[in-house]
Amino acid sequence: MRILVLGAGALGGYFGGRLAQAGADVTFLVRPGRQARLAAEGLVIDSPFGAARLPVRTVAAAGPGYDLILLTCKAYDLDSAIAAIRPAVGPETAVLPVLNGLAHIATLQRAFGAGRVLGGIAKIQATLTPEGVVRQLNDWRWLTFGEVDGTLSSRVTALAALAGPAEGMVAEAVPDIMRRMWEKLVHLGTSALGTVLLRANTGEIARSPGGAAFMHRILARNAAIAAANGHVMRPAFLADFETLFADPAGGYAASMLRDLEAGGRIEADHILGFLLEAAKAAGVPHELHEAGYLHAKAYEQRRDAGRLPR
Ligand SMILES: NC(=O)C1=CN([C@@H]2O[C@H](COP(=O)(O)OP(=O)(O)OC[C@H]3O[C@@H](n4cnc5c(N)ncnc54)[C@H](OP(=O)(O)O)[C@@H]3O)[C@@H](O)[C@H]2O)C=CC1
Ligand SMILES: CC(C)(CO)C(=O)C(=O)O
Repeated sequence: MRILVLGAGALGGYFGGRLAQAGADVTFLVRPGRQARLAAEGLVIDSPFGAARLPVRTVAAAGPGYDLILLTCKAYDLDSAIAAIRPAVGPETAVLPVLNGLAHIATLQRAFGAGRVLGGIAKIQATLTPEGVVRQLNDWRWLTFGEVDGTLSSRVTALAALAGPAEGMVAEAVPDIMRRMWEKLVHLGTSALGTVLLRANTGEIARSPGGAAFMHRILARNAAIAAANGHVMRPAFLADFETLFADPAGGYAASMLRDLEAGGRIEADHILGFLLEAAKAAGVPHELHEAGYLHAKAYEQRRDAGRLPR
């Protein structure tokens, strides 16, 4: 299976690197800055599952001949990523996005045809450091994917089998990826809305007066949005996250908070804007979503104007 990984940031670098390390045929489609660094230093991974410095194959422009494209850009780069991978998408090519959120699935289906687009989620906490190191922050290492129509096709089971021997990642092909993507959106949407709005991790929030109840209110509202879209959250899933958000010793934060604190771009529209509109459409009380989205958009204004604190 020839795999093209768009992006060698946190997720592309981590999962692509682990697949390459396991012997898979992996090429990274990257922009010139990242390409130069990868050529000079290799792909550097720092992880609880073992550090690595791997020589990797990169291209700055894609050509045909790939079976799978692992799409690992941020949502605000989706249009440029679609243009970049277009020459690599042939009749039999599958596109597997690992972006958070949901709206990109329809965008990719419009660009490449519904049959070429898989659903995917990554449960991992990772970041690309300013030094170009792909750093995995805890032991989360799951890449889960499947056909949007719920069939368990040979292409998704083949990818799971290929990734089987890879150290530090668990790849699973599933028949219910859209339900899981909603579940992930409830998880991430709660983490991102809470930790970005309050600019603190879950432990700091839980140790503050009313903090756990505040997070639980967001969780319940996001679950109500998912239910209105046909995806009722499992009680065990909600119980796990209620525990996580109430843990005073927790140190958990969404990648959106890390990006914001680093002064970077954030996926405000793709995650928080999407949930706000979905809350309105579902008739779910949305004042917390409104405040979170507004907070993120005001941050973007300040960032664009160069007025972030140094
Ligand atoms: N980080 C995490 O812990 C998690 C992230 N996610 C989700 O995964 C997605 C990716 O996040 P993450 O890996 O953190 O993001 P990063 O910013 O670390 O990596 C994205 C990479 O995509 C590259 N890229 C973007 N557009 C193009 C293009 N047109 N051509 C080539 N390369 C391109 C960027 O390259 P360049 O360096 O040139 O800008 C960048 O290195 C997001 O939707 C995020 O929400 C999901 C679970 C956990
Ligand atoms: C919620 C979490 C941590 C799960 O991987 C995530 O997707 C993110 O922070 O972007």
